[in-house]
Amino acid sequence: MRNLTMRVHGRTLVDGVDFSVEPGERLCLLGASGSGKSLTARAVVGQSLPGMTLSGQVLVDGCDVAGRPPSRRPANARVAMVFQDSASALHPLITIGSQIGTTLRRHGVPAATVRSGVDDLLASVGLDTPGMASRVPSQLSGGQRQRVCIALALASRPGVLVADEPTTALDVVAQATVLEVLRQQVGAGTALVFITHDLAVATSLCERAVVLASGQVVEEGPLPELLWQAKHPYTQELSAAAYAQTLPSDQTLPSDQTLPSDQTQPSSQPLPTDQTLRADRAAWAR
Ligand SMILES: Nc1ncnc2c1ncn2[C@@H]1O[C@H](COP(=O)(O)OP(=O)(O)OP(=O)(O)O)[C@@H](O)[C@H]1O
Repeated sequence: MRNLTMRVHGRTLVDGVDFSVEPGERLCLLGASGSGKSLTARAVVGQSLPGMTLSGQVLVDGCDVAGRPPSRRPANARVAMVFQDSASALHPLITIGSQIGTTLRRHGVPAATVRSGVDDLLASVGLDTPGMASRVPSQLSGGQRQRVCIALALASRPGVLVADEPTTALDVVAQATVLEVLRQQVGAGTALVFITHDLAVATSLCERAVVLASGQVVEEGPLPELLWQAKHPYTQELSAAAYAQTLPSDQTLPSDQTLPSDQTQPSSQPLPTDQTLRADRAAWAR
């Protein structure tokens, strides 16, 4: 993404965003609510908004697809998206096998191999129970539906897979399964752009993060190092909050404390020294 700027009715919501993701890499977009993560994701996928103007470049395999909907993009510049709400991302009345099959056909898979292609994709996301392809979305759990969405996204063999908080609505067990599917399936040339507020998810899945604030990239770097060497106040806050959650309940961080550089001693309970805190945080981040 080069200097991507998005304005809606004259208001700048994404402001000169610049980042890149390599084939096989898992990149996380972090940022507070309203920082522009979803709009940035929309630009990658080519979804427009009423009243939106866009400038800058979205380069997929060297091809600028900024402002071009998926149907007007060349085959080597395919991007697919997985949304938070799997229920509304799938057609409620069509079997999941048929939905995946349609996507395969649309992307040039010969009719004779569509059936096995559907079975392979469902198996790749751990849904190889007999009869699974004939179910409609309401006959699946939330986690299973999200895995169908991933299979559907992979059916178009995307160069980039954008996942916008795909695990937020799931319980921890379903979350872990979906993350494992993404970890295994994104590779072989696909780049993942994963949007989340959840640091544990980000550090367990992604190798690098880009932090957005007010529509701008404020920090980027490898995970988990970015979190314990955070420079921007938002990243520091996020890191400190997540770290505080790992402390015993009687050992919370003082309100005036910003990690990692300016620890102060709380009045009641002594905190670890700067050195041990850093070591703890490094261990926590790992
Ligand atoms: N359709 C729209 N019209 C006008 N403004 C919008 C529209 N969609 C989003 N915005 C504004 O753009 C900014 C960025 O929104 P965006 O949805 O990208 O945030 P986000 O970082 O994804 O937040 P969250 O984590 O809460 O989903 C916000 O100020 C939001 O109010």
